[in-house]
Amino acid sequence: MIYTVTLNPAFDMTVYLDELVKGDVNRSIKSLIDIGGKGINVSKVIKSIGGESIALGFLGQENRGNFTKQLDRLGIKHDFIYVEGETRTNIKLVENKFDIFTDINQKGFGITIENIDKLFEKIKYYARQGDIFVLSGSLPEGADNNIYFELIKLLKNIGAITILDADGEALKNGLLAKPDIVKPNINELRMIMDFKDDLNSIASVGKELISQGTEKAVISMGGNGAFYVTRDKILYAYPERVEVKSTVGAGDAMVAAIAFGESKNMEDEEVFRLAVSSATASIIEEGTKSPKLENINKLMKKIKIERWM
Ligand SMILES: Nc1ncnc2c1ncn2[C@@H]1O[C@H](COP(=O)(O)OP(=O)(O)O)[C@@H](O)[C@H]1O
Ligand SMILES: O=P(O)(O)OC[C@H]1O[C@](O)(COP(=O)(O)O)[C@@H](O)[C@@H]1O
Repeated sequence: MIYTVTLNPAFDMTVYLDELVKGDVNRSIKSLIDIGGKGINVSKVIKSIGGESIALGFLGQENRGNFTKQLDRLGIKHDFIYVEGETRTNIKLVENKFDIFTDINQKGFGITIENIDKLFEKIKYYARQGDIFVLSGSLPEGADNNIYFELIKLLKNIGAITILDADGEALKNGLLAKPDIVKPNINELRMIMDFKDDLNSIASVGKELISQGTEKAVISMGGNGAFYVTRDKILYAYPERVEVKSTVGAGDAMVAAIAFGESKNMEDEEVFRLAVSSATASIIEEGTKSPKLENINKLMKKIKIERWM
């Protein structure tokens, strides 16, 4: 089974404007709200590509009904720990005039030691050898920067496969526990490592991640494509030019496809093609909507992947 663990989920409010004028009253053209947060999006996309997952993590007690109603509507199984306060709302601004995408992610609820203990208990209860656990997103206040490190250690001992998508100290510390797969975007990578801007330097950083003990590293670079790095090869995917409606959730769509591909024992190149196709199909949808399977399938035939090394 695939499990997603989201410690800090969110409602994503996407607001479409012509242009944001700072310090003035701005009126939106339209806005929409989707359930989001990294692991939640992963569960949504797994569902779209025909897989099953169980979403775990924390949800705010105060607005839990709105959130779980959406999960149920999408047919996503879930078993959250409800904590005091409400699940945050993140603002995603899209300025149509310039194609500028701006995210304002809030801090969200705080959690207690008891909440964290419950999470570890729940994960111990579910985890079996061969299960896939996706650990992703920012940490709520009260969670130690070592939490992904601890969870990866626990899951590896059980024999589960771990996929990490985090940033800052949580990513840096999490990597020390040697997750099986890591999916940083270029900005997340820059927070923890020094490297030049050219593709060869970025590919070398991928190799460095592998030499530190991670089995596979997928480095996403937004409109510049992505690298897929393993012990014996580096693949590069060219970006596909599409009409971008919202970039939110592109990385999560990639992680979803990677988890799905691992669960089906797909070959590296096939997983990577599915990952890039899913990410590209997600940016042509508005808000934090999942990609459509028919678009993923069309893109699978178009995405250009080459062996870099
Ligand atoms: N503007 C874009 N044009 C084409 N492809 C894109 C664009 N933005 C994202 N993608 C695709 O989605 C993948 C993930 O996007 P990225 O922005 O790097 O992830 P994240 O959401 O984690 O920041 C990229 O590697 C690329 O394949
Ligand atoms: O937990 P964080 O780092 O604040 O990120 C949460 C945000 O990231 C998202 O999961 C999107 O992530 P990606 O664009 O990296 O795929 C949004 O749904 C959510 O608002």
